[in-house]
Amino acid sequence: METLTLKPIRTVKGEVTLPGSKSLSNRILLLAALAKGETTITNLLDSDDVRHMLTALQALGVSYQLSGDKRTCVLKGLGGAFSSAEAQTLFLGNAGTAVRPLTAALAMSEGTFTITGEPRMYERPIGDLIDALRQLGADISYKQDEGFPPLEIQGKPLAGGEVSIKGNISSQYLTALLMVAPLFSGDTRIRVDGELVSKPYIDITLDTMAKFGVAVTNNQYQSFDIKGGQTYLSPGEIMVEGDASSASYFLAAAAIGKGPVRVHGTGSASIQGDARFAEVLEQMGAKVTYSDMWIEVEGTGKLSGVDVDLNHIPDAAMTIATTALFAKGPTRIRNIYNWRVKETDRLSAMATELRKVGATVEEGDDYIVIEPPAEIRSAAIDTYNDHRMAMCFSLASFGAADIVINDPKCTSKTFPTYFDEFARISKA
Ligand SMILES: O=C(O)C1=C[C@@H](OP(=O)(O)O)[C@@H](O)[C@H](O)C1
Ligand SMILES: C=C(OP(=O)(O)O)C(=O)O
Repeated sequence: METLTLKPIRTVKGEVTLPGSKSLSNRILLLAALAKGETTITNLLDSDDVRHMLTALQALGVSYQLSGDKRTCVLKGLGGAFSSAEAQTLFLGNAGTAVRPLTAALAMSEGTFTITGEPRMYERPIGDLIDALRQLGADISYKQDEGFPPLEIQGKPLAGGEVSIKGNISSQYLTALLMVAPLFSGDTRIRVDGELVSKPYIDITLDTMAKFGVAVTNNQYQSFDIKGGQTYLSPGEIMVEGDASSASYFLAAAAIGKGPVRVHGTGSASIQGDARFAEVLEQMGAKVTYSDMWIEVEGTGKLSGVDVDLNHIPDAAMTIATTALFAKGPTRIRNIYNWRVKETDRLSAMATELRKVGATVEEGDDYIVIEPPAEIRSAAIDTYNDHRMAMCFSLASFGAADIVINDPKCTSKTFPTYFDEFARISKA
């Protein structure tokens, strides 16, 4: 296994141009494929999750041209659902933003489709989405375990109607249903059954749909009304915002290690919920400045532990867990049950690895409490094939000890060049 040794660093300073948002890249690619007209997508993310979406779209008959740096994509839309005379097997890695929306899109496309992925994807639930699609008449079966991929889909046009969907495990199920509902022949009312987690991701979905010409009536996130028989229309050109989750590591580094660090590509005008991550750093004691499309953080030398509900920013919330190593007093992060069903069981992984560097950690069913150690201990950090575990633990190198990151290349899921960027702004 490859490892990366991070030598102790004292400060970070500089500017970072963020790679494109994973959430926006995969939504825009799918809607551009379903839309009428040609779309030029700029600042597309070049990473594993986006590559899986691109490869799947190509197999489904969508033609596009990628620039040499893979960050510009000119894509010819189909002007409606997919259709495939031959049975297709699509391998989608561990990309939730590809598996969930494509499952919904293929359920209402003509053809026979099999969705496969990495072993971890077969442990990540999808039953709530399948239950909702079946209410609408979709024909989907589980090839292994009930409620999990791999899936077999006998696609066919769907008529829409009334449907309820659970939102307490992942917002991606609702996102998937919302994105395909305009293509149903009739109108659809989606009712959210119980709690809805990760709510800001629904705003990303609705905003992206609006950019492709489709309006949804949002009844306070409890139900959504979508007119049937619509066609998405290409906006012509569309730029992907910088990834606000990826920004969190640099901003937290500035809060710990003085800074200032300015990230470009996300800011107060951003549609991504994770742009609000900096508010938590501010609450911990850092100084934060925003423009529409950049965020700058400066450390004040005083970080305090916080007690926060971070259900709205589950990905960036992980960055608070390692920032907490450098705060005074304990940090409690609450309402994060779904960390357990992401790239790994992140509550368990985070607790285990934080203890290795000396923290005292309480792992609850849906929360974590981190008491910082007097001194960070040198450790080899296991990353569980989870890009965010690797990126979060780069922050542990602000202690006085070497930190070894096992399998650092797992950042390729969303940020292949992360450790180069982190080294570029770091000073011993
Ligand atoms: O819709 C999206 O783009 C995402 C939604 C979130 O998932 P959940 O809704 O499962 O929390 C987030 O963790 C994931 O990285 C991306
Ligand atoms: C949960 C994540 O990914 P996915 O889109 O696969 O759910 C993530 O990027 O942290």
